[in-house]
Amino acid sequence: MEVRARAPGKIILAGEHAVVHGSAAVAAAIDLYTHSSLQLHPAGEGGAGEVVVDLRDLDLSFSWPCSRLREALGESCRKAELQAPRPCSSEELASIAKLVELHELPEAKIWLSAGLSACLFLYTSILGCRPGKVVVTSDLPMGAGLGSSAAFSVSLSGALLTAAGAICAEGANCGTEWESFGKDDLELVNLWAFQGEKIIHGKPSGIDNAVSTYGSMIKFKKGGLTNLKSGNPVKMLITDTRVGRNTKALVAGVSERASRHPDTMASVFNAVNSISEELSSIVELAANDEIAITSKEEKLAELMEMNQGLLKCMGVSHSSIETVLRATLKYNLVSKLTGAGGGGCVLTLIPNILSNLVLEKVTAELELHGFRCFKVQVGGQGFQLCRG
Ligand SMILES: Nc1ncnc2c1ncn2[C@@H]1O[C@H](COP(=O)(O)OP(=O)(O)O)[C@@H](O)[C@H]1O
Ligand SMILES: C[C@@](O)(CCOP(=O)(O)O)CC(=O)O
Ligand SMILES: [Mg+2]
Repeated sequence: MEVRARAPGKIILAGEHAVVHGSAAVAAAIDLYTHSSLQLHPAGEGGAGEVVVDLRDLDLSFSWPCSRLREALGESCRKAELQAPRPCSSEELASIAKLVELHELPEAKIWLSAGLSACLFLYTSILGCRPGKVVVTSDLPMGAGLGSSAAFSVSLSGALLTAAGAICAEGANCGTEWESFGKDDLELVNLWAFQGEKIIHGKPSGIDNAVSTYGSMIKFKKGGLTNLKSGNPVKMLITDTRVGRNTKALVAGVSERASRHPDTMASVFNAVNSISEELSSIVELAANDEIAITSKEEKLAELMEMNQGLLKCMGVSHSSIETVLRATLKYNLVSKLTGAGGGGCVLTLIPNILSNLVLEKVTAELELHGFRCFKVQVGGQGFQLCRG
C-alpha cells in the first residue's frame, strides 16, 4: 500500500525569532505543499532490503541497506514508543550523519544533509529498520523562509505514523481526495515533526511545524496555540529574493546578540510580543464596509512595518530584503521579511482595494530585480493524507 501525505508551508505575519525567546507570533498556512509518499516493502530474508529516499525535485536518490542501518544505529534502530516521541541523542545524530556522509553530497547541496538526517531519524524511529521507499516533492522554495523544513518534517512524520498504524485519517475532506485527521492524531504528528525540525534548525520554537500540522492562522507562544478566526481574508504577495540562507545559523546569530545585550534584546522581544498580540486581535475583527476594511489594513500595515524595524534591529534583514521594501513602498505598500530573514522571502500586504493592474506592476518591477513572486491563499489546510 502507498501512503501519500501533504503538509503546507507557512508565512509568519509577526513574531519570527522573538518567538524562539518566548514572545507571541502569528503564522498562517499557505497553499504550497510538500508531499511525502511512502511504500513499505516486504522484509527480505535475514533482514535484507533497503530504505530509499527519493528527492524528486532535486533529482537525487539515496539508499541504505537495512543491515547497514541496523549495524550503525544498533539499539536506536528499534522502533520507538510511537505515542511518546523522543529526541535524537547527540550520539545517534553523529551515527546518522555518518550514514548521510556515505552518499557524498555535492558541495552545492551540502545543506540537504540536515534534511536527510531528519528523514533517517524519523524513519528509523517510527518504522524501525524496515525496507521501504519515501518519495518527496515540494512546491516550496527550500531555505527561503516559507517553512520547507517544517512541511518536510510534518508530511514525512504523518506518512510514517500512518504506515505504522499509529494514526488514522478521518475520511474525505470537503469532497476532495485529501483526508483530514482528528486532534489527537495531529498532536502526535506535530510532536514527531518537532523532533525533525530540531535536527534541521537546532533550536526551533515549534511554530512552523504547528502551523503546517494544524493549518489555518494561529497565534503561537511557547506552550500554547490559539486558532485565529480571520474576520476578512488577508491578502499577501510573497517575494522570494532568491538569496539563500540557513535558519539554524540565523537563529543562532540572534541568540548570540541576545547574550551580548540581554536587557536591550529582552525589550526588543517584548515589543515584538505586543505587536503579535495586537496583530492577532486585529486579524480577528470582522470589518463590514470598505472604510472599516481600510482602517484594519492600515493597522496591520503599521504593525508589519514596526516588526520589520525590530527584525532589522535583531540583525536578520538583508540588502535584498531592503530592496523589496523600497520597491513596494513606491506603491504605498508595506512589506516585512518572513521566516528567518537574511535573504529568503518578504511579505507585502495587499489592500482589498488595490487594483490588479497595480499588483501586476509591482510584481513586474520585483521580477525585474530577479526576484520571484508568489500569489498564495492564506490560512488553508494543514496536514492531510491520500490513500494510494
Ligand atoms: N523537500 C525536502 N527534501 C529534503 N530536505 C528538505 C526538504 N525541504 C526542506 N529540507 C531541509 O530543510 C532545510 C531548509 O530549512 P530552513 O533553513 O529552515 O528553511 P525553510 O524552512 O524556511 O525553507 C534544507 O536545507 C533541507 O535540509
Ligand atoms: C526564525 C523562526 O522564528 C522561523 C523560521 O522559519 P523558516 O525556517 O525560515 O521558514 C525560527 C523558529 O521559530 O523556530
Ligand atoms: Mg525552516
